[in-house]
Formats: sequence, structure tokens, C-alpha cells
Amino acid sequence: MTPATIFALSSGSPPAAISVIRVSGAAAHQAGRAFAGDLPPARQAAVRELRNREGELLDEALVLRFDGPSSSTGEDLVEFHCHGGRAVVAAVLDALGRFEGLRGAQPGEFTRRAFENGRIDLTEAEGLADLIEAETESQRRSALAMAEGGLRRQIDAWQEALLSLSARAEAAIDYVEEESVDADPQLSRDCSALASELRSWLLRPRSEPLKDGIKVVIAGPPNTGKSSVLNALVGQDRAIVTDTPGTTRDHIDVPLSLEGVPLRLTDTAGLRESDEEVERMGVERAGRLIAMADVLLWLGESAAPQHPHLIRVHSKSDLPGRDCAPPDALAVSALTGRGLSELADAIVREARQLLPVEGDLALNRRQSEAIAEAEAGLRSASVGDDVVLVAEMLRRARTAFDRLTGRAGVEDLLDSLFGRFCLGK
Ligand SMILES: Nc1nc2c(ncn2[C@@H]2O[C@H](COP(=O)(O)OP(=O)(O)OP(=O)(O)O)[C@@H](O)[C@H]2O)c(=O)[nH]1
Ligand SMILES: [K+]
Ligand SMILES: [Mg+2]
Repeated sequence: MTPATIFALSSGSPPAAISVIRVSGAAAHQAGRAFAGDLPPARQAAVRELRNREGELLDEALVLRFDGPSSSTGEDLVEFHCHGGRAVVAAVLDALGRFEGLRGAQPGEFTRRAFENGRIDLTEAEGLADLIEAETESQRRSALAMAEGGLRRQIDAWQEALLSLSARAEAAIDYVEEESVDADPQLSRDCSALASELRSWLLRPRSEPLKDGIKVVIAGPPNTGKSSVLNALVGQDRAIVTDTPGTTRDHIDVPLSLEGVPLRLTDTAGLRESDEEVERMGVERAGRLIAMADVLLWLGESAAPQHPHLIRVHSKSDLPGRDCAPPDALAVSALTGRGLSELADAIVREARQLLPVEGDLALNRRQSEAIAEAEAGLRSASVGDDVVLVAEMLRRARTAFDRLTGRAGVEDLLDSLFGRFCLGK
């Protein structure tokens, strides 16, 4: 069954100077002709009068025609660049809906068709979703590299290398028709080399921190000035400050960008034993937040928890006797502002270590898991001494790559991925 021909407003909501309405599918050209009189040659723009079935003039629009499979969706496609008034857009969409075989598109349906017709792979679709959601320059650059096929090309190269390894293993099986065949030591070494290359990709920072922000958690005993430090860093009174120990109960989460580094600053309840239930729950929650912290700001003189990205803060350094910080701590005063810019610098320095290097492709969790599975297959293949098993392990690695690009076994995740797109994309 041919899929329905779909249409949607693909530009922002009216009123706007111009609104782009797209129609994609087998009936797109026929509907376009009926609507615009005739269509220009493929990939050439022409001005046309748009009329509904009753012959009533709806708008004068720039019309573009694309022929499948060389269109963004892989199907026949028509674009109408209309005047962007609310009534114009409503009338054009209404008229399109009256054509036989046409229906309004679901969010992300154009991109889904591009994927299903092989115009883009899953990593490019993920990049496009991220690109639309990108709010910072580094998010935009990272998403664009993915959407442009940066990872797809890398995966193609890996798949090719893997196929030739598989071919060598299969050839060895065919060659000797015995029960078990010893693996070729050179094949083992080549499997191991490819596994190591995949490992080096897995050791890179992932893409999520770029999207969600680096989790910076402020923690320590009660009344050490944690909430005051949060407010000072954010430049706003976001957390309640009083001289009563145990003021902060529920944690407070504030997004913050320092030097273009996306952060999520979290203030937590002061850590102490408490008989009071709400405070105790806050303290438990603080413990969990500390465990999940990417960067930990520790206030207080007591021993800090072990953490790979720990910043010790000697707070209230304006008070008599607190002028000098211990050598491993930063002297900070939320009251006078002393040490705040040094603290911000230290946070940025730690956070940068957890963010993808500019220009490097960063993998998301799904992509990392698939690559880890391919790596595991290759590792087993490299130590396997029976070539039949080696061939099987290499097949497992290939399947993992197929899942990575969306060629196999991904039906369950398509709805959630394409659901992230807006209508008309
Ligand atoms: N002099 C001085 N007082 C400060 C400074 N920072 C905080 N304080 C005071 O210390 C007290 C506690 O500050 P908070 O920011 O509420 O401390 P906290 O660690 O969040 O406290 P809990 O949430 O109760 O654990 C308040 O009376 C603040 O005014 C500072 O830099 N200098
Ligand atoms: K307090
Ligand atoms: Mg507090």
C-alpha cells in the first residue's frame, strides 16, 4: 500500500512574512497541479495563483516542485511559499485537505519518510532533532555535524572494515570442511585493532551533557552558605537564605551558562542527622544528587566526598578568622563577591573536561550502546580460537551497526524519536 500523501505548514506559526507549506507523497504533484494550475520544472521556483476547487483565488505563491526519489523525503514533493497571514495559511491548508488522498502530517512525519526511504539514517535523524532543539552555538555545531552525516560516514567505514573481516572468516570456514578451524592470527589482530578504535570513540565525552547541561551540585553541612553561593553565581535570589541551619530542604535547580558552557546548578539540603522528617528526606535527596554530580562544589571544613571533579570552597571568607583558605580550597564570600569569578573559572574548567571537544562528533547514549556492543563482538572475535565462532561474533558486531544506523531492530524507538519533531518537519 502506498503511504498517504501528507501536507503541513513547515515554517513557524503565522502571522509571518512567508509561510512554507509542503506536500509529500504519490499524489503531491497531481494535487499541486490542480491547486496551482501547473507546476514548474523540478527544482525551479515559479509564481502561481492558488485556487480552491471552486476556482476561488486563495493566494499568489512561489511554487517549487521536487521529484522523488531526489527530494528531502524521497517522495514527490511540492512546496508553496505563501503569504504568511493566518487566514491565508488556514485557507490553503483547508483546500489541500479537500484533495482526495491527502491528509495532514503528523509531527516529524516528513523526516520519518526521509528515514524510511533511505535519504537519511538514524544518526542523521537524531542530529536533525537535536539541531531543531539546539539553543547554544556548541549544541548547534554538534547537532549539525551529526545531521550532515558525520557519524554515518564513520559507521560506513567501520561496516566496510567489518565486512572484509567477516569475509575472511567465512572464507576460512568454507576452505576447510572440518568441525573446527583455528582462527587466523592476523584476523585476530585486525579484529582487535578495530575494537580498539571503537573503544577510543566510547571514551570520548558524550553528547548529553551538551544538551542537558553539566550537573554542578553544591553540597556540604548546614549553614555553610551553599544557597548564598548559588544565588551569587546566578546573580539572583533563587534559593532561600536564613541564618537557621536546615533552611534548604527540597533541592533547587537553576540552568546557567558560563562562558558558553551549559550548566545546571543544584543547591542541596545541608548534610546532618535530623529527627525532622522533611529535613531527613532533603538530606537523603542531597546524597543522591551528590552521587549524580558531574562537578561537586563542597562547602565546609569536614572531609569532602570522593569525586573526580571536586571543587572545595572556603565560604564566608569575609568573616574574621576565615580570611585564609586551606591550600586545596578557594576562598569565596557570597557577601562581598570575593573569589566568585575564580570559582566560576574553576567550574568552567572542570565542566569543559566533560564536554565534547569542539569539532569532535559526540555520541548519545543509544549510539554509544550500539558501538559498545559492536566492540564486544569484535573483542570476542579477536580472542576466539574457532573460526565458526569468530564469524558469529563478527555478525553480532554487524547487527549492532545496523541498529546504530537504523537498518535493523529499531522499530521500538522510531515513534519516540520522530515524536520529538515539530509538525511540518
Ligand atoms: N558573612 C557572611 N555570611 C554569609 C555568607 N554566605 C552566607 N552567609 C550567611 O550564612 C547563613 C547561612 O547561609 P545559607 O546560604 O542559607 O547557608 P546554607 O548552607 O544554604 O544553609 P542550609 O540550607 O540551612 O544548609 C545566612 O545567615 C547567610 O546570610 C558570606 O559569604 N559571608
Ligand atoms: K541556612
Ligand atoms: Mg541552603
